[in-house]
Amino acid sequence: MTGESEFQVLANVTPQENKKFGNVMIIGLGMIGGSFAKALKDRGLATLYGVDRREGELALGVSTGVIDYPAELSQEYVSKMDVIVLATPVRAMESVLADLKPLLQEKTLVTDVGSTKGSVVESVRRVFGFVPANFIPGHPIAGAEKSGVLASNPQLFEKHMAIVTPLPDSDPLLLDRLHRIWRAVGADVVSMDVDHHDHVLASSSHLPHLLAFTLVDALASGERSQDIFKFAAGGFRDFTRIASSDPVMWRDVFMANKDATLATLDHFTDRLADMRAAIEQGDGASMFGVFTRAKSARDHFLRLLELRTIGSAKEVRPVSVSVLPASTIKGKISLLGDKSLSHKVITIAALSVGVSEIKNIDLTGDVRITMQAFRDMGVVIEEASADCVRIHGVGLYGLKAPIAPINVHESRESLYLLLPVLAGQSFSVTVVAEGKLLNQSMSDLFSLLRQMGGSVVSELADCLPVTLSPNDSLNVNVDVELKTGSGNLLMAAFLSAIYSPDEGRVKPMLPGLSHCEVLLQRFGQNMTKHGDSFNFSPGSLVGTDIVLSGDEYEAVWLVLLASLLPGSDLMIENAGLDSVSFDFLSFLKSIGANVVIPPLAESGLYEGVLQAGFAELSSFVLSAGQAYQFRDELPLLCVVAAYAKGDSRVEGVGDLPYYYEDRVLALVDALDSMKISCTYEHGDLLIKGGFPQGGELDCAGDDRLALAMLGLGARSKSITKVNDCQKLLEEFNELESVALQLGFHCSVAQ
Ligand SMILES: NC(=O)c1ccc[n+]([C@@H]2O[C@H](COP(=O)([O-])OP(=O)(O)OC[C@H]3O[C@@H](n4cnc5c(N)ncnc54)[C@H](O)[C@@H]3O)[C@@H](O)[C@H]2O)c1
Ligand SMILES: O=C(O)C(=O)CC1(C(=O)O)C=CC(O)C=C1
Repeated sequence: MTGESEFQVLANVTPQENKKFGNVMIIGLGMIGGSFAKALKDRGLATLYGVDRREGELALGVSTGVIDYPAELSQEYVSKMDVIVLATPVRAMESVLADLKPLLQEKTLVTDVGSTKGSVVESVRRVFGFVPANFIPGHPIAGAEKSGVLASNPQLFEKHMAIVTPLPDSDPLLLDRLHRIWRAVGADVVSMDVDHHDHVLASSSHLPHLLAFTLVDALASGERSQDIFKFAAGGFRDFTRIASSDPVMWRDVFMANKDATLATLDHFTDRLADMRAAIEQGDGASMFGVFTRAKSARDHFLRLLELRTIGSAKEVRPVSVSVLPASTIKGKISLLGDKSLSHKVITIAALSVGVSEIKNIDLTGDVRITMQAFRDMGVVIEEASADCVRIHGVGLYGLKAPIAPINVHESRESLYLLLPVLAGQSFSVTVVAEGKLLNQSMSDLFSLLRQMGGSVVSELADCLPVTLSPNDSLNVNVDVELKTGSGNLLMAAFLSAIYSPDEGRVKPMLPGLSHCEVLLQRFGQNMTKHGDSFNFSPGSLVGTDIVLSGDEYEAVWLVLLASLLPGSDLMIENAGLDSVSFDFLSFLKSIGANVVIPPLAESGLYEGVLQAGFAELSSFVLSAGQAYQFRDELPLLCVVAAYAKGDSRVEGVGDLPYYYEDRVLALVDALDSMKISCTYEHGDLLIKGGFPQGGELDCAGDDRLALAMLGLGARSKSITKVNDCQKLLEEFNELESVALQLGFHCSVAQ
């Protein structure tokens, strides 16, 4: 549509060319009005008319190319406008509206950019007696401490938000035009209710301005003011930049948004009083709590902001990883802790009494969601370094009600850990999610929570968002027999059993010891094994220091590479293997792999150095039971089969949950394209070993598939490129450095 006019060409007032948004009049040609005008004019989207009570501004507007023509509030101009934007200070808008009223046409979209919305709507009502359908309020969330037309910046709105606050009677076509015009100058448009807007902005914008103005004024009029300003450095400058903003505009804002500003000011004053008390009483712990929470909240906010401003382009950029054949891997490494373990240890440490220091923790990606949720509920988490945190646990029942719903975004891991913990607290809380976690039934998890006795209410049957509330019968013992081998559900069941008043019981579906039990025991959880079940007795978790072992799946993948590549000699120094990994590596040994598994430690895990070297592997038959046990490792087993001598067979793939079968099907395609004979019939998989060709493969964004495909290319006849590896690099972000250390030739390209 760019370049075509959506509106009629107007006589007299209209210049030569047609423009997409026709004739636009800005009333109040200052910094915001001027920026908006110039943004449209520079893009050739409209013919711009300016009105201002200061003629000088209009002359400057024309001479600096901000507007095309000066104008006035007369029939001649107003009747021919397609869009009119009110950009004066908010309290001046009422008189402008009164002047406009007799001149206005219904077809003209009238909007404003005022920082408050309730007061503007009230002004419209006072002038017109109602809010006309063509008046739709707006507010760009972008600005500066400058004012006047000379401060116009045509890029001001790019990658910023523009809030529109339509009313029930707003004309939908004009609302659509308002959205388009803001998008055209680079803004992201969001709709909001007027009252909500005023409360949110009172906190995010109005209160900070009030504090900055007041601070500067208080210091300037206080003792030693000369020296205070003389020696003020970055901190003072950063905090007070906005005290240079226009006094008229801000006087109007505070007069117009009185109630919401007072509410947020009262909340802030209470918190400031708490801080004063903490300083007076030398209460370092309270100060430390506020400061760490504030720092993490601001860091989190900056990351979100960065994502808004630069992230979108980066996010969609596909990443591929290529592997050169016939390399070898040699050397000693330590791997960063497992992500899933990192989520779990944060949860357990937060619920423990005392401080825990967790080293070798992976703090990237979704782990931050779990961390933020606990911080929102009062847990102090210090980030001592990029892979070390100190968590000041608050005990099983010590969390504080969060002020807003807990958002787990798209993290299933965070959800399964947080919900049972929240269901054990004495406050109500709502948990929301995003993207793929919405519209998915969570009945397995919700039925666990219901066993705990509180109420579990979701709008859509067993889907998120969900509200958990305690009730009188909260003291219920959890007794659950799991029907799936899901690690997330197992941990959720353990956590819910911990909140049992007398004794909780969980019977996992699979025998063997997992990291969940080991971690809980490390933190002093009172649990005993009876047959295949774990019984949990009441007690407290106790903070402890832990060094997390390296990611198991990455360790097993590296063992596979070493097994496939002649001349390899690999040593992983910080392995910590549970019984499934132990069984898997034992299985590899049984088909000829040259692996030394670390010994069984007191913890129940196989801890220490894991070694592997090259060996020719033989073909194998995997029963349906083994296929279920090794369901996570199946993609790696397909790679083993592709290189093994002879025919391998995996039974019962068709009986696995669909996502495991899907991974195998994706590998069947990959094997096919790499000229390895492979058939999948009646749920069983047959693979004839050989030497795969190289090629271009697609892992469909699945990190485990990506690793398997890179394994497939490790010794293939030519280069193998695996596409869609963004998730892989998120989960295994030290892939390139590990490969470099071990001499494995793989490279990442965007
Ligand atoms: N400054 C910001 O960062 C920012 C950000 C978003 C929204 N806003 C809102 O935008 C509006 C304009 O702010 P600004 O920063 O551009 O201020 P500004 O002082 O730069 O511009 C306001 C202009 O309005 C003119 N004006 C005042 N009364 C008038 C009247 N009765 N008739 C015609 N013109 C009149 C002034 O002469 C001035 O040129 C305000 O409502 C403000 O709340 C400001
Ligand atoms: O960046 C600044 O200087 C601003 O003050 C911009 C700011 C804000 O507080 O964020 C100011 C007022 C608004 O209505 C919208 C944006």
